[in-house]
Amino acid sequence: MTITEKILARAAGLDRVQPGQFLDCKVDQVASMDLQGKLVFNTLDSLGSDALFDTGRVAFTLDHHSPAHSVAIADVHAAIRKAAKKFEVKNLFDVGSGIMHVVMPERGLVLPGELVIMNESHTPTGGAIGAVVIGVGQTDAAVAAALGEIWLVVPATLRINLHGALRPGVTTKDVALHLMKLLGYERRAIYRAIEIGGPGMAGLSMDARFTLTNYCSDMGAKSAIIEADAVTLAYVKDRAQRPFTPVYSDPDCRYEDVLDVDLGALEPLLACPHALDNIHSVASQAGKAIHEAVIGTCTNGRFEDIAAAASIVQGRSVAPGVRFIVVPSSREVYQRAMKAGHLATLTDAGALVFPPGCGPCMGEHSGVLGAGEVCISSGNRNMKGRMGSAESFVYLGSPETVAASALQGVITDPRTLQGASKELTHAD
Ligand SMILES: CC(C)[C@H](C(=O)O)[C@@H](O)C(=O)O
Ligand code: SF4
Repeated sequence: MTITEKILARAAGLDRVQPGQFLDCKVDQVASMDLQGKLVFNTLDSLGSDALFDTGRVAFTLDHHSPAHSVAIADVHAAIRKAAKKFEVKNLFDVGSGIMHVVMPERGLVLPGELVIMNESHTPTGGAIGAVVIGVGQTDAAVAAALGEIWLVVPATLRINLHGALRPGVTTKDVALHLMKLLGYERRAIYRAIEIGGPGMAGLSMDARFTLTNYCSDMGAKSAIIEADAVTLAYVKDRAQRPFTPVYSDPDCRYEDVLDVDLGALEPLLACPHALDNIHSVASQAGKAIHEAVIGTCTNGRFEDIAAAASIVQGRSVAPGVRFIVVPSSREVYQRAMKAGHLATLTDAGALVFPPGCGPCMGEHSGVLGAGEVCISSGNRNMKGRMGSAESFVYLGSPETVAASALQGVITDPRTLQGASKELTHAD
């Protein structure tokens, strides 16, 4: 069996499972957030459920609209706080804590070998820990929160082998964009478990790995997973909230599909308006004027992303007429970036640093785009109107590409910035 099949078999109490099989699984953790969280509590009420299966294993984050930007949202947050108290939720990550997909692994609530259910589409992100982490709607999330169980169909596994090493100025965001181009939006990866590994994985940090798994959801995958190795175990060592057992694919397991990627052959890429799989090289788009540049989101708002942006910005200024918005993805990320001096470097250059959370990713606050405006973001979605006006344009790239573009006021390949080569440390 693959790692995904083994984790699901264990969760279902079976020795063997195979793709297509329906299972009733016991979950190790459930999480929901913001508006969805309120719907989970509403669903619990409508089911007549007045207790969680385990008050320590159902978490909530207030991240999408954080802090509240309207009376309606403030009321939603208040309702969640009240319900969390009633249900004795032990982990309510309130405004300022950060994005669910970043906070849950950081707080040791997603661990190798586990089955975790979360209530947002980018849930596969947590699979970088070596867990099966699956996104569901509020009804499934509510039932899982009440009963500690969920039904699932075992997905077939698509294996991606990474070879070689990234060149300076190229990051796992560029790998994710390359995979998006290969796999296509909602085609080859639909309802697949994407298992990413190979010799190229060893050189990648946890921050870099989370970017890879994050992107798999928008390829249509059910889950994404990276087997735990020394890098993973060092990350979870002082965070784990409970014992865990890492799981690995059997050497003779069956993959439905295998894809090989030569990391050394990749260049900085962009998803261009208005589709996630409209992928082009940054070089081919260079020179297009931008109005806003965003570093943040559950894709690329982690410490190394902010550090990479700061190292590019060092001593330079944001171009006139550009809003450069930086949104650390969690309080831990914010504090590390602050203590390392990166936030000072960025604000000295003219950047705005916002509180941890989703920021302007969904186009509702903290940098909404007007008609005709162009944004380059380190996020993961660029559909028409995603970040504001239906007449605005969103390009998605690596933090390095976003930072270089913010400085130049036009889309810029980070490798072309004067003196950039010694500063492009992200891929090291
Ligand atoms: C609000 C939420 C349901 C949504 C999602 O699940 O994708 C959001 O996080 C997004 O990125 O568009
Ligand atoms: S950062 Fe963006 S993509 Fe991620 S959970 Fe928040 S709104 Fe969704």
